[in-house]
Amino acid sequence: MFRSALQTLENKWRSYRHRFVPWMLLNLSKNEKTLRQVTERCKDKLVPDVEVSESLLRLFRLLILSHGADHRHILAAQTHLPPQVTRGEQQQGGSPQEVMFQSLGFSIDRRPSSLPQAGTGVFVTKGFVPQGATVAMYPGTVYQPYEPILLQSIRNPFVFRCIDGILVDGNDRSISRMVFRSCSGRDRLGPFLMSDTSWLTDAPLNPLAVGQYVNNCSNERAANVCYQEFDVPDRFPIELRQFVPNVNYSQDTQRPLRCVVLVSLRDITAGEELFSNYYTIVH
Ligand SMILES: C[S@@+](CC[C@H](N)C(=O)[O-])C[C@H]1O[C@@H](n2cnc3c(N)ncnc32)[C@H](O)[C@@H]1O
Repeated sequence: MFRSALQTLENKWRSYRHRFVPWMLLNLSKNEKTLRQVTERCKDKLVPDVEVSESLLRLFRLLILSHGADHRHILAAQTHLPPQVTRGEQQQGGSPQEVMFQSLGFSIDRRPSSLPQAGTGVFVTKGFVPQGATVAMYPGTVYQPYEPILLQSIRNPFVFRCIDGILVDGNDRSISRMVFRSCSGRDRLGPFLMSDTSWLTDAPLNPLAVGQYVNNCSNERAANVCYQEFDVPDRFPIELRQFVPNVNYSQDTQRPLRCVVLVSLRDITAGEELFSNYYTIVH
């Protein structure tokens, strides 16, 4: 009886066509004047998956090289980087933000939002973001439409909904945090971590993994990024998966891992805050 009531409630959520579950919409509904609808999955691609993949690979390769000699031999053996690239990048090191700037030409970080009472936001802190760049990732546990998330979603404004009903819980606190850490530990393959748990801290190893803190646009502050769904391809190098800030709630090797990235809608300069549209796609 109780289970069927829960299931009915969950099904009701999933019938909404918004990016976040209703808890968040209740918070924002006072300000929001334009509700737009996500209709077709094919419209959710501003840039091809291959470009997203290339950006992630470029950053992750540099991150692994900057993390120390332990990883470099694995990288050299498995990703066949040209020796001169490997030699050059070994000397770079630096903080994840610095590595991001070197590989993508910009860096981002969390700061108090420029909007009053909007808490934390995400800013471009250095460099220049061209239109169509992969600017951030939405970290979190990935739930298939039939998997239970009711408890995790209560008073949780970080549950993002994909067009096909898959949910990503990007909350870095309480039960959501425990679930992510548990699933990440479960999926470890010998020496290889299959996901990154450092987004749960103040200093993520993958500096892109702060997309859950991007605030909603308004009439005054237009969206400059949009969400784009990206399934991690099978051929994605195993040693680079340690930087992927997502994990499946259930262990299922048949299913590609869903990631959500944020892509720039226009050129963005240093100092600007990122704003997305919580309600639908904006291209
Ligand atoms: C996914 S979180 C974004 C991160 C949030 N700013 C924080 O510090 O945790 C969504 C919450 O941020 C706040 N928020 C997002 N956009 C906002 C806006 N344009 N104006 C006011 N609050 C906003 C709302 O409280 C919303 O529930």
